[in-house]
Amino acid sequence: MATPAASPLLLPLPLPAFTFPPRRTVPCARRLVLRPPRAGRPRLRDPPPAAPPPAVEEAGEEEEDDDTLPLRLLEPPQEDDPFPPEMEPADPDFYRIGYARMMRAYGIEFLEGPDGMAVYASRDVDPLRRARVIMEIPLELMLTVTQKRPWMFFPDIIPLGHPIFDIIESTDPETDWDLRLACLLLYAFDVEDNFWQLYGDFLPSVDECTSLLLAPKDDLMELEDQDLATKMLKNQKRAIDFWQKHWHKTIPLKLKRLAPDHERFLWALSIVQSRSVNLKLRMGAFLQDANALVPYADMLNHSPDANCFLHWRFKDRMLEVMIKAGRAVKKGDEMTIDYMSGVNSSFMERYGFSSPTNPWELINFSSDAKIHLDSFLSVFNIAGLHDELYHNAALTSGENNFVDGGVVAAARTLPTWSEGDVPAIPSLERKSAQALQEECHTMLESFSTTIQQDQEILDSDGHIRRTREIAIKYRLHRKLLLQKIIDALDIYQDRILF
Ligand SMILES: C[S@@+](CC[C@H](N)C(=O)[O-])C[C@H]1O[C@@H](n2cnc3c(N)ncnc32)[C@H](O)[C@@H]1O
Repeated sequence: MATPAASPLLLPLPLPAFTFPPRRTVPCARRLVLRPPRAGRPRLRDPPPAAPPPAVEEAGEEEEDDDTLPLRLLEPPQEDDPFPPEMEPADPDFYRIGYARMMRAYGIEFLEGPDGMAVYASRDVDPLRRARVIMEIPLELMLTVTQKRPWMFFPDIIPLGHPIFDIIESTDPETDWDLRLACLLLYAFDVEDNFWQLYGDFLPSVDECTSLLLAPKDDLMELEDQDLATKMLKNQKRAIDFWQKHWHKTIPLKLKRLAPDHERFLWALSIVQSRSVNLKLRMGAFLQDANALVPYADMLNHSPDANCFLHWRFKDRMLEVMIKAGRAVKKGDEMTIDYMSGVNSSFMERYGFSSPTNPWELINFSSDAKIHLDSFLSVFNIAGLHDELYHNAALTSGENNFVDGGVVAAARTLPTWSEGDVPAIPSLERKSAQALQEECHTMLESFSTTIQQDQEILDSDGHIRRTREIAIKYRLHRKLLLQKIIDALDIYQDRILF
């Protein structure tokens, strides 16, 4: 179906709704097969028994995806070819239009880890000069909504006249991308044989989801961050108001069953916010920003030092997950991408996690004390400009792993000075370092619990709600960073003379 506002995104021909034609086996492609759901959250691992180890492809090659071509194009012409020699086969791209494809994965496994489902290397990968593909996900498996008018979504699964269409249409494409994608996701779950009906079994349930959209007020208070708690209460209210406005009592059953209660809508919104990516899609002559839920790639966890990145292949509308050039990967390593460079509260707001070693975390110091930036950096063998600071581990001899993202965050967030070649005066530097340590201690004391008490709560055997756990971890991570800064300033004072 096609209405002016809901025409199929990108594809000139309508796709069959996820009917996958029989494909020839590609020896290097290892396919992941969705298993029927088991009790609890199922795992995605399913290595086909007879598949030889996949050869990792090099990125950037626009190789023929011969898997999608009809056999005729791949075979030498036959003697009794009925076509006269002046006739030429059509461009291979012709056959790709609207072809329903599956995802492919190379040299990876999907496993349940400490941070939920995650992607791990199933073999060693030597560092290469070019990036390597580990996953390919075709557009037709994604749920996608464009950000600008005339807005479009893909796949075009909503029948003309369905009330969910009007609900999506009533939102602002530029600001309400998450509400719109949540509606599309809920609708996709309800469409028989839709890919997302199966994939939904592998998404975190309400109890497993870390999003603070699902946190009761008591859990938000555990954050001990009034700004973040207020923001999350506002975000919850926005979602509940939206649900109440559109899922009122007298709506037709086909709409009501998509989100019978507001918790279901909050869950769908949590999934969308914590798992979608921004894509730039080519729409005829111009580029369109779109938000997309990309299955399988959404199992990648975040790391500020990620070994992988996402790449959109315009030509055949395929999202690739690639290992960065020059990165060695060992079997069992987690494959990660960098979601964004942000402070812990931003990660909490959208994804529901924080880290004590987030190199972008900020502490607001009010003291006038400042330490000498270059001296501090050289004590810890940190180099680079403010936005690209990195630890040169090769210069650090026999010295445990003290320098981590927390020390990089300290270098960014501590008040510092630097005036050309003017050297630091050790006695003044020590005084400043001590003043800053004092302030860290004061901030630590302002929390209602200590580091040890938080750790005891998290280690206790009793069942702890997921959102309470991540709220306690958030305040703990802030305290651990403050402690790390205190320790780093101790080391700085010891070494400033040498
Ligand atoms: C895109 S999903 C990644 C797959 C997810 N682990 C799962 O179980 O399906 C994002 C979610 O993964 C978790 N996550 C990702 N990176 C993380 C990290 N570095 N630390 C803790 N949790 C993380 C958070 O729950 C986040 O909302």
